[in-house]
Amino acid sequence: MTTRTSWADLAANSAAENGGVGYSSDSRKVAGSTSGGGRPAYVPPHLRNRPPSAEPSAPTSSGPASNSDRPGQGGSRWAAPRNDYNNRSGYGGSGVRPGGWGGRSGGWDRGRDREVNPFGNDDTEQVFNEQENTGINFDAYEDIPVETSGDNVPPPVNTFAEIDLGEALNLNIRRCKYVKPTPVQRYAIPISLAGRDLMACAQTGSGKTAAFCFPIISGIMRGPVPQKPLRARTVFPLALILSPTRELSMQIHEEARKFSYQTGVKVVVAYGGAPINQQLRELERGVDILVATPGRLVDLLERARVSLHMIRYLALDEADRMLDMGFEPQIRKIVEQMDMPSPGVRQTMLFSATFPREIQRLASDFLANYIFLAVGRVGSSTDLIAQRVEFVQESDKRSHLMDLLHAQRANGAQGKQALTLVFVETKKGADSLEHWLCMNGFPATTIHGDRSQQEREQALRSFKSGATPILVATDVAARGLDIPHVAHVVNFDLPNDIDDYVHRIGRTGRAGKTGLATAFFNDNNASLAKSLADLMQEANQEVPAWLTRCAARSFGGRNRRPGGGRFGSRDFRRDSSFNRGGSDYYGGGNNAGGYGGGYGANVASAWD
Ligand SMILES: Nc1ncnc2c1ncn2[C@@H]1O[C@H](COP(=O)(O)OP(=O)(O)OP(=O)(O)O)[C@@H](O)[C@H]1O
Repeated sequence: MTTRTSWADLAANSAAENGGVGYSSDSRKVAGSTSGGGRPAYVPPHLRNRPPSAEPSAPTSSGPASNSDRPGQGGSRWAAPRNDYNNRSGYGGSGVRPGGWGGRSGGWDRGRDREVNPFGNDDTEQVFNEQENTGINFDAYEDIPVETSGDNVPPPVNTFAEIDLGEALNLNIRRCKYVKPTPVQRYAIPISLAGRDLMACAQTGSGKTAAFCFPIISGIMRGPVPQKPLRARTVFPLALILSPTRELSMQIHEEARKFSYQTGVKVVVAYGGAPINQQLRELERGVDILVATPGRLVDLLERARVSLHMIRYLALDEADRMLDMGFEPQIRKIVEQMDMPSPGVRQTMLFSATFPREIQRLASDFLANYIFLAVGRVGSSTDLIAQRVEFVQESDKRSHLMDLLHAQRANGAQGKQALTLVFVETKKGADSLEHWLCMNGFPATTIHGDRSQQEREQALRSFKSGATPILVATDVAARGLDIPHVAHVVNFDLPNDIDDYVHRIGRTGRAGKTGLATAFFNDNNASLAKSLADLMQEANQEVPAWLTRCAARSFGGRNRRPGGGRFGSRDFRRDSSFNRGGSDYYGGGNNAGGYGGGYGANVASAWD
């Protein structure tokens, strides 16, 4: 099925999003129940929203949940159409989620473990004038193409009201000021609520986090009651969200906490570089959704402090990165060699803005009868980002950057007060550029893999708040990070891979806002010329004549885009070679090409 949709209603628009919708007096009616007393024990979500008088003695994390205390099921709003999870999981036997969540007070306030309001004041808003960040250009999205493929694809929705996510979650959506679902949310949420596995590709900044969080939270709220095995000190999350970097895991955790506020669903994060004992203590207090980086999770699994036996939902954010050569062994270990239920028993969701065909093929091992969703062309950049490429020799890069920053200081970036994110290739290069910028009167900080986690987090905070409005970063900051006021991304050193470029520039131009991306290009980047020119052309950007000429000479680099760059079928199952391999997913090939050519482009070095 191929349909066309538009961001116009997302556009309907930021003015509406930023005005009028926030906390209503109604929203305060849903207050978490509190109880005094001592140290809280883990209470599974199905028991958390019960009125205090009806509250059973809480089971421990290692004890089985009691089914006998479930509130009545009659008249539940959840008695309405359910996803097919019960049909596939075999969990919980008699367990049907209690009804009436919507009317109950939510939260998991238990003595010392009171749920903190995650919608606390964000001091960055005091530093930045909101107006500075509202350069909206939704016209660019009117014709964004959407493609779905797979069996029996559930129809998309146009509004959040059409999806029965539950009152507590709906309230949080309003608190987040989300007026309408973005295109990826319109399609992905109904697909996931229907219990289907999903491989979803949508442009950077288009709301993928909520697209996988909402169905998970809603599914846990209404899913079968978990019957957790007895195993001392081992916790049994119901959902696992994996992401490639610590900062991204922290961000997903923060988002998921907002979405699940007072729903009774508890989200915990575990990532490397931070003391494990603190994370263990947090886990022991109970976890429904575990957000983690792969390395730390493997550690927790090997210590038998986490079991994946009860996992119902597995989401991989930046899924192509998670399955590339660096991470694949760890991901396979987690997903295939521990005690996680197999595909078809658990529900699996893979999300990214880029999804190379060979990674799709790998990823399909983790999925069962999945739906493929592409919003915009797979791996495309959004038109909201104005892309500029400038030819700059290595030796001139610093002075060129200085010129840009001076101009920006004088005029703002596109008339805005700007946070500027500068990508460089190496950690040493990042430190050295940061030092040089500071020496030259431009407050900067840096984030890269050689800094301690504390330093990384401090750098990000300082950047977000505007205290140091320039962040020099390696690829560790390329994916997923949602920093609201980044107006300019500078590729001081271009990456070798066009998909990395797509993710890097995607740190600006998010959620319907405009942004600017400038790349310094020279002979060293020749292998990127063709794919960069194609990508820019496709995003309606002006491609410099010298880059077009270079691209014409550089045929065959590894970054050649499959299929010549037009939107079309991008589900690898449509690839004829896949079908030759014995699959009967699709009869006949709609082969959009392949990653052709070897590494290294054959280009002349003159850039006339
Ligand atoms: N329905 C919505 N209405 C308004 N804003 C939204 C909506 N959904 C998400 N957002 C906002 O859009 C921004 C980008 O969302 P998110 O970080 O999930 O993007 P993404 O698609 O995961 O991007 P990336 O590919 O870079 O990881 C966030 O600030 C988020 O709060």
